[in-house]
Formats: sequence, C-alpha cells, structure tokens
Amino acid sequence: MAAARGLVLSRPVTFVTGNGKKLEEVRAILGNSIPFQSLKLDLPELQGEPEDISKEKARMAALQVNGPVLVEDTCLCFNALKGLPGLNNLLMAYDDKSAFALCVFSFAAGPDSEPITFSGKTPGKIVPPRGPNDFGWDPIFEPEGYDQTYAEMPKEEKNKISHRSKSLALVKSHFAEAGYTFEINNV
Ligand SMILES: O=c1nc[nH]c2c1ncn2[C@H]1C[C@H](O)[C@@H](COP(=O)(O)OP(=O)(O)OP(=O)(O)O)O1
Ligand SMILES: [Mg+2]
Repeated sequence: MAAARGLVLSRPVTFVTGNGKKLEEVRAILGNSIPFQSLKLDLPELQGEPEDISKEKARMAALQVNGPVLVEDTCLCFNALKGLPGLNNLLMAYDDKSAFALCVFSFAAGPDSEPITFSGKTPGKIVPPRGPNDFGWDPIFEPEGYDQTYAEMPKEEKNKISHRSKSLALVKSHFAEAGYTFEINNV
C-alpha cells in the first residue's frame, strides 16, 4: 500500500453522462487537471431541486460503475418563474426574461459514499434563438455582459464563463484539497 496523502479511491474517476456535448466541454475545461474516464449511460430524468437530482444521479452512477463517479445536472432557470427550470414558451407571458444557467456537479467516491455537490451559475437572459442549434438551449441564452448567445460564442469563450466551468472550478479545488490517491491493485 502506498502512503496515502488523502482519501484513497478504488480507481480513477468516471464521468457518467448520456450527453456527448457535455462530455466535449468537460474534456476541454478539465484538460489534464483531473484524470477521468467517461461512460455513456442514460441516467433517468428525475424531478426536484437541481442539487438533489445531481446527488441522486451520482448515487445511481456509483452503483452502476461500482467506483468513484462524477455526474452533473444542468438547467436553465427563469427568474420570472422564481428560478424554476421551465419551458421557453411559458416565459413569453412575462416581461422579465432574465435567467440563469445552473450546473451542479456531484462527486461520489463510491456506491457507499454520500455525494458532494458543486454548483456553478451564470446569469443572463432569454432571447430569440441565434447561432448554431447543436447543443440544447445555447441559442436562446445570452450571458450577462455579452452580446452573443452561448451558441454564437467560440467554444473557448463559452467554456471560460459558463455555468459548467464555474462548477468544475469548484470540483478542481476540491480534488486539489482532498489529495485523492488511487489504490493500486496490480503491484
Ligand atoms: O451548456 C448547455 N447548453 C445548452 N443546453 C444544455 C447545456 N447543458 C445541458 N443542456 C441541456 C441538455 C438537456 O436537454 C438539458 C439538461 O438536462 P441534463 O439531464 O442535465 O442533461 P442530459 O440528460 O442531456 O445528460 P445527462 O446524461 O448528463 O443527464 O439541458
Ligand atoms: Mg439527463
């Protein structure tokens, strides 16, 4: 057994998602900072508060993977609906088009560990769609302080200011502080 600097994980982290676009962004944002594998699983769409949904996804993923997992749940939340995630058409009836993009990552060290959540939020407003239509609601979300929608921005620009990058910055600090090490079974 190696002398552990921090908590020992059974193996490297698996990022579980059914969404290839999320995976692309997570790869670009994390770079080499946290080594991870990915697994494409369609986790059930749950109802409730984003933090609770994210934790529940982590529990289900950790059970399936039987090891350490990262998952995330993302929503576009409308201030006119008191922060509720909602349908764009519903917003037509309100003057207040302000919104925020919320990304909640959860990390579970294994199937028996309570997941920890990390939330990142980017404020903005809902606009008529502009830009490529290849990732969810990116064309209708214009972040505060920008005149482009997420969809119109170069990827690197979105990844600098996005809800996802803010949440991942917290994940990174957590990993740096926890100093996770990995069990090596084959030595
Ligand atoms: O940065 C984003 N920009 C635009 N749209 C986005 C973004 N991030 C998630 N989305 C969309 C995908 C899905 O329609 C919903 C989130 O649902 P959410 O359950 O978190 O994602 P998902 O089901 O696609 O993948 P997963 O397997 O990780 O649950 O918002
Ligand atoms: Mg989902």
